[in-house]
Amino acid sequence: MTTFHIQTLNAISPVGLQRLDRELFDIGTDIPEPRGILVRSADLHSMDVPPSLYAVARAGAGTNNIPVARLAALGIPVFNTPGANANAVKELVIAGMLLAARNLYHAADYTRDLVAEKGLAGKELDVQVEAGKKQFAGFELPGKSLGVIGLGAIGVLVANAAHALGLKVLGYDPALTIKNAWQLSPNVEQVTSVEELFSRSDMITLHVPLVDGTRGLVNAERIALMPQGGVVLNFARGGVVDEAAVLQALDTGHLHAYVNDFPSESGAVHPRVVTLPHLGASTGEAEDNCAIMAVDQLADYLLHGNIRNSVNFPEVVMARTPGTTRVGIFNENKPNMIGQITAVLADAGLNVAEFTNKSQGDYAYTLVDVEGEVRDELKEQILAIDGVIRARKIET
Ligand SMILES: NC(=O)C1=CN([C@@H]2O[C@H](COP(=O)(O)OP(=O)(O)OC[C@H]3O[C@@H](n4cnc5c(N)ncnc54)[C@H](O)[C@@H]3O)[C@@H](O)[C@H]2O)C=CC1
Ligand SMILES: O=C(O)C(=O)COP(=O)(O)O
Repeated sequence: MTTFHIQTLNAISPVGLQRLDRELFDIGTDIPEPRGILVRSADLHSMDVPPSLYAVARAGAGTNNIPVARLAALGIPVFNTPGANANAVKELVIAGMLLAARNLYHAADYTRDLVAEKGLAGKELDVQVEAGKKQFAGFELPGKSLGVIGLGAIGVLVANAAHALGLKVLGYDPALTIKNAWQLSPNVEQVTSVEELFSRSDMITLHVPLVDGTRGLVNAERIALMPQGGVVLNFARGGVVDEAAVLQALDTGHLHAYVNDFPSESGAVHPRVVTLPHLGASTGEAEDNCAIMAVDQLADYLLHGNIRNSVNFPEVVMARTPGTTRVGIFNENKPNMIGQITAVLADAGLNVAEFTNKSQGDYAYTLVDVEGEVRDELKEQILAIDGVIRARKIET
């Protein structure tokens, strides 16, 4: 029986790892020739892709740490776990809004200083507390407007929760899915331009992936559209924000606060910035949920060739046909690929019991269950077809 070697490049919750049958999988940080990689935020861009590698599973949402396009060209699916950590991020965003609205971070610092640095106690402490508190007077959320950019798994939860807290919520997502639209409160107003969102929002929160189209999405021109005293919340990725523009707007007082999850040298020390150490998904619950989903998707792919929640290949899931052998094939998305693949199977005397082919962008993936003996040379014959990238006889 085949043993699949799984390399973990970050701490993956044991609740997920224990789902891997140790008769079929061995798991470790230092595994040579891995078939699968389990990762969170480790940067894989400079990784030499091992020829043994079949798939990468990201226990989390963002895949900007993974060379997704390079792996697609090698026929290596990258999975992520949409929604599995969304509640954790939503809760931190709500906390971030309150941190900013009530100046909590600086207020707590002030109190600590009175005791730890100034050595005050008793009546003296009381006097300074009452004298100093006015500088931290804040604002309440009801009646304020929140603009949510990206209404995916996280953005929808944030929008709905913010509405429940009494905020006027505006949302912007040019590619809103039907599934997410169903989850979105009808009280969230959808706007059709990002500029309109900025000009009508006291606070802006970002829930988009970091890709070319979202890099620097929050820039000086758009910040200038916001009402005076605005707040920007960034729990998406540092690169979505032009941080120099945000810091300048904080210095002039146009922005009141910037709350974010992505430390930088200049941002982390700015007095109007609250920076957390990438804590969005760091709850026990989210870590378990992400690990379970990532592990299950990776195992289903290695054992059965099924692709669920891949960011670089289409969803292809097919029930196993008893008494058949399964073959998985990646190819370029161009005419006559299916014809050539089925012709090779026919020439080899193999009867097709079940067949699925789906394409997405430049690539396509085929799963086929065949009756008859699949000899080793079949793989070579399929690989010899112009445009086929990878082929695998799925042994289990
Ligand atoms: N701070 C943290 O620890 C965490 C950060 N994240 C970040 O949050 C991002 C979003 O996560 P999910 O909501 O789970 O992903 P998702 O894929 O469910 O949602 C992303 C949404 O953004 C939309 N979008 C893409 N480009 C856009 C644009 N230019 N303008 C407006 N909308 C746009 C998409 O249509 C999609 O609906 C992740 O990609 C990751 O970078 C996610 C989890 C934890
Ligand atoms: O899921 C995401 O996109 C995150 O940013 C969470 O990252 P982490 O798994 O906590 O390293």
